[in-house]
Amino acid sequence: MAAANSSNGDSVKSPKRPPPPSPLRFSKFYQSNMRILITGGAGFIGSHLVDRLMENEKNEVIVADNYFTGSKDNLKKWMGHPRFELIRHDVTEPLIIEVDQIYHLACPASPVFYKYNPVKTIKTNVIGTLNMLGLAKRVGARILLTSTSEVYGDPLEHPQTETYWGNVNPIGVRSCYDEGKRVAETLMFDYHRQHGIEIRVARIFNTYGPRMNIDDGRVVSNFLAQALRGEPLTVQSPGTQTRSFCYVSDLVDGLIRLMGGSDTGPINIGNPGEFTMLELAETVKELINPDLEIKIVDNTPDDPRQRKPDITKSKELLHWEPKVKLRDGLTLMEEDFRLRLGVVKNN
Ligand SMILES: NC(=O)c1ccc[n+]([C@@H]2O[C@H](COP(=O)([O-])OP(=O)(O)OC[C@H]3O[C@@H](n4cnc5c(N)ncnc54)[C@H](O)[C@@H]3O)[C@@H](O)[C@H]2O)c1
Ligand SMILES: O=c1ccn([C@@H]2O[C@H](COP(=O)(O)OP(=O)(O)O[C@H]3OC[C@@H](O)[C@H](O)[C@H]3O)[C@@H](O)[C@H]2O)c(=O)[nH]1
Repeated sequence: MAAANSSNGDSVKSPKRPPPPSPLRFSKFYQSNMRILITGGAGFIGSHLVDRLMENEKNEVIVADNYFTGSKDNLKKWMGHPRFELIRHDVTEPLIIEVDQIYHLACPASPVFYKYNPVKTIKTNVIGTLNMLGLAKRVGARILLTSTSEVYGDPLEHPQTETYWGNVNPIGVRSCYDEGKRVAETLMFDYHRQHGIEIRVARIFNTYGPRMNIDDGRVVSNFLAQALRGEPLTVQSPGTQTRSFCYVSDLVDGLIRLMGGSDTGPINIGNPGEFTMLELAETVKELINPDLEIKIVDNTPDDPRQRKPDITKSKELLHWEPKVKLRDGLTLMEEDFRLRLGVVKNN
């Protein structure tokens, strides 16, 4: 074995060389330029992001998820793929791993689920984001946070621009999520200013599409599942509250552009098409079954009365705008829900 000189001039044995890597390392799958971590990658948006990132043969994708609202089923097509890895991990615990980019999505997103265990939700947002920022700092990775339009609370400015500071109840039942995301944004910018971490912050507006949990509790999945089961569509009162719905493929495209671009954000990613919940129910009825009943039910506290993104910034900086119209997106989602619910379409 070759000898080397130590700093004091003594001759020392050089350490044993590591064994050569497996020949597979030189197959096209292993020549990754980018190793990407997706926290929450077993969830609805995360699994679509995995699909898109895996299309690039230069990417290696690692998902860390605790399966609270996500499922291995969403990732089954990638199981065993040499460029893909799935780790059962809770982001409230530190993660030691070497990666180039982090898409930090881990957090329940449906109000039903985030309110189920609010303390866990805020821990996920605060401690989880701190842990992922610590990881980004240790390995020099760029990190993207999926923040939310909920940081604008019940907005008094309409449509919402990124400069609007919001109208959020700090002690309400939604606060674990919206205040949690606001702290997560603060942490991102403090790590950026104090430690020079490369950050990207996306403020995502209501997103829908295939693979949403059937009983997720969010309005689009609720209405579709109810319509296919022949049940009344439950519009929470008054029904005149508005949302703007973005199809998941558009959203994922926006996230990848944001990660690849040079702007830190925060940047709104959403579809400016705005609908009342009654209009959404009527659209679902028309598409699936015009005989369905619409039932007005009680709402939950602090439900935002209006929401619509101003996407001037994403158009200018990311050259991004959504392409899929609500009716087309609902039809694509209907196919997936029919398959999963086992409800055949009668022509
Ligand atoms: N879908 C939307 O309309 C929307 C809008 C705004 C923001 N977002 C954000 O996008 C992200 C993804 O949302 P989604 O709609 O895919 O929701 P989702 O519930 O389908 O996915 C969230 C994923 O995070 C995982 N997770 C939750 N807590 C975790 C923890 N402590 N450790 C590890 N994994 C954990 C879940 O198991 C799940 O796989 C969330 O951060 C959400 O706040 C979503
Ligand atoms: O069955 C239902 C469910 C919900 N709704 C209404 O539909 C609207 C949207 O509710 P959702 O539960 O889908 O989602 P919200 O807009 O309240 O929150 C969402 O906002 C953006 C993201 O961060 C999250 O995915 C989620 O918190 C609300 O006004 C709600 O009252 C119904 O009318 N009927």
